Amino acid sequence: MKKKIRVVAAIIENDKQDIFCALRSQAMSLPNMWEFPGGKVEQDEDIFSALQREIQEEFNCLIATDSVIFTETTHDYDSFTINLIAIKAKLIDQDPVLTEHAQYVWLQRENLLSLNWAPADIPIVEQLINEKNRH
Ligand SMILES: Nc1nc2c([nH]c(=O)n2[C@H]2C[C@H](O)[C@@H](COP(=O)(O)OP(=O)(O)OP(=O)(O)O)O2)c(=O)[nH]1
Repeated sequence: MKKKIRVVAAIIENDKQDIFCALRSQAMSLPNMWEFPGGKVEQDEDIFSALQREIQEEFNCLIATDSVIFTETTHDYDSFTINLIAIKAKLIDQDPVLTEHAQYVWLQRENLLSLNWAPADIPIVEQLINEKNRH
């Protein structure tokens, strides 16, 4: 059976309703693909603490997370299956600093599909775009 991993990802939105998108570097798995930053949930760790820890490690900044899951998807890659849990968040104070990723951009929802997203993220991107259309 394929390995199953549980990953949390932050949908960070600023005051202009731009969404934070991060580009995985050459050195990372799924290189040169865009993602909502985050990482694997460790054993005995809750998803919200895992997300705060990952953003601190990857961008040197603190986030405040929603207390509910925005959406959750499962995707089959060739070598593993991912359970991807997306949670909305806001930056607290500091600007993000790149420590692992190649780049980041803030994009309006309608421009999100211009990026080359990790395949598991596509349903999340679509849900974000549809969410905006409802208002
Ligand atoms: N963080 C994140 N990972 C994603 C997303 N979409 C997606 O397919 N992935 C994949 C890429 C990786 O294979 C895996 C997450 O692993 P990672 O390498 O970022 O997490 P980590 O920091 O805990 O990993 P590691 O240090 O143990 O290698 O999930 C996403 O939106 N955010």
